[in-house]
Amino acid sequence: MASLPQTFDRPVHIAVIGGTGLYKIDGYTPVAVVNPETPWGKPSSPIHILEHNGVPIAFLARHGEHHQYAPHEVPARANIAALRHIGVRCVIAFSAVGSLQEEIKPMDFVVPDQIIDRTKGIRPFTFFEGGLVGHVPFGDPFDSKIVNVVKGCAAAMKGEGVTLHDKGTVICMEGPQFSTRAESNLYRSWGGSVINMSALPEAKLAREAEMAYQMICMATDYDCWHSTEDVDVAMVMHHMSTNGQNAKHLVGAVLDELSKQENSDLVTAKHWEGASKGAVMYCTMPEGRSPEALKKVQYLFPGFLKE
Ligand SMILES: CSC[C@H]1O[C@H](OP(=O)(O)O)[C@H](O)[C@@H]1O
Ligand SMILES: Nc1ncnc2[nH]cnc12
Repeated sequence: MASLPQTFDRPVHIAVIGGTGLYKIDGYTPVAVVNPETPWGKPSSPIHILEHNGVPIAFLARHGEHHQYAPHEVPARANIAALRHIGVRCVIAFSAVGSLQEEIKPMDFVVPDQIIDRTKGIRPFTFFEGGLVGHVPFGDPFDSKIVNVVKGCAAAMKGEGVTLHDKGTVICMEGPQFSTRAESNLYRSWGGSVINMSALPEAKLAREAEMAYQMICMATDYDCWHSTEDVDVAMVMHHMSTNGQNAKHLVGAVLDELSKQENSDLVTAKHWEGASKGAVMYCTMPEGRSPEALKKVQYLFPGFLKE
């Protein structure tokens, strides 16, 4: 294949982040591959710009194109910053998850509406630090407007009895080791629906970047609480090779829908616009703001807090 341009001169509003087992999406026209150096380093993979009905879509492989980044090594700030910088405001993020509830069967999809943070503070998790403090609201960590679109696309999934659950709580654990049985049962008692190692800090950073962000989870196992076999990587990968096809059907339908003119306010995240600017502006007083920190944040928001 002839090499693709390494720049793209139109804003790309929609991105898909692929997780375990989803390192590319087929069926779209590749138009460019960009790999920006952000103030937080390079993203985990080059960003593929694909065209769908004339609408550009960005695709990024969360763990790298060869799955070389462990969950705690994923450069989440660079990923979100790079996407924001090329124009992305709407992110569909896929994740392979363990099910914590009987009714969420391996191969089912879950569109979660809540997260419980069980990461251990070892991952960089904010853009607002080092002399520029901001506290964004995170009561609803995902985007209900995208959920509505995804719900309407459930019929695109194939397979007998594959269900799309339209809400749920994702437990985001540190990993990379899977949970103990006691932990798995504890998360069930907390009302956790599914478990992964990737929802955070990605969702927090997307909120700070004023993006509409929704994770779509694909159940690959029953973790280790169930009477069936305990989770291992082979089990996750096996289900992903089937689920991955379904994810591609679902994402195709979701992208068709998001590309429609009637969804232009959603894909440009008009409903999140200004949230972070407000959070920072009313926090660190002008005389306390670090010029270096401000410059970094201006990579996300050009002209941010320029008087
Ligand atoms: C390979 S099993 C554990 C791994 O799978 C999930 O990845 P992702 O969310 O990127 O699909 C989970 O979060 C762990 O990183
Ligand atoms: N059981 C599990 N725990 C954490 N992350 C997962 N990803 C897929 N299955 C998982």
